[in-house]
Amino acid sequence: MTDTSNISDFKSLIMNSVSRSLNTIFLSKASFCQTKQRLNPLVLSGASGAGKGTLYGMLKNRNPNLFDLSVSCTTRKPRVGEVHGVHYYFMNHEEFQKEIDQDNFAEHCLVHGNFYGTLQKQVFSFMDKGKICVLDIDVQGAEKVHKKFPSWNYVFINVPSLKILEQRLRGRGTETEQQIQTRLTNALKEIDSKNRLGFYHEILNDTQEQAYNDLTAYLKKQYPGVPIN
Ligand SMILES: Nc1ncnc2c1ncn2[C@@H]1O[C@H](COP(=O)(O)OP(=O)(O)OP(=O)(O)O)[C@@H](O)[C@H]1O
Repeated sequence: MTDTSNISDFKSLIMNSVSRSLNTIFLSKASFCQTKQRLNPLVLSGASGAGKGTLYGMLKNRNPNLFDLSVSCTTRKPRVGEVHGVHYYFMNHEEFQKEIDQDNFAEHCLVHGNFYGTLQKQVFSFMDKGKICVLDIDVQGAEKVHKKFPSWNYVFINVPSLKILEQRLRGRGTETEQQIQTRLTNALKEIDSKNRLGFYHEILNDTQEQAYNDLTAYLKKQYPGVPIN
């Protein structure tokens, strides 16, 4: 009798201690998850040369642990110096098609025979880490993303004039004359589409510091309680 009762005491001691340990694990996991706030991604659009990369660079420099740029997938071949996972995720057509079939892209498009797209799981993995994922995509791409995720934040970087855009493109020195002309024509289309869609918050990139201040003022409203420098 005494033996059996000792065994049962021992069993309940073990069970209580296991249950306490499990509670501690679950509770600490729950409080850990609560501290990781999921922040909506930021979609940046604007004409080529409007300053998206410049403003993202400033955000990243001043808030290195908060912002991260989403890396797109593409079926085009890597150019010299391009690194898989840094510049793009390079895929073959079959791999890309499989992701399309499984509805895994936030947006994707076909340009000159090559696919480009943003994988949802990549964006979600940044969100799980408490980061603001930045998508640098054109207005057509943003329109598709907006259909799926209307609560994300959409910012259009605009320029004071086409003349200034042209000066900036020329100053950057990365485009041929033909490419500059194509970008200027496309800029008008981007601005037209942005006006038609109406879901963008617009930032005028006149001087860099003023544009940065306007952008962060908007972001502070969209992400209350998140320190943004
Ligand atoms: N406020 C500004 N005043 C003057 N020059 C600027 C300003 N903002 C950006 N620039 C310059 O304009 C050029 C284009 O900017 P940037 O490369 O950031 O454009 P982008 O929108 O990222 O273009 P793309 O879509 O082609 O990558 C760069 O040389 C950049 O240094």
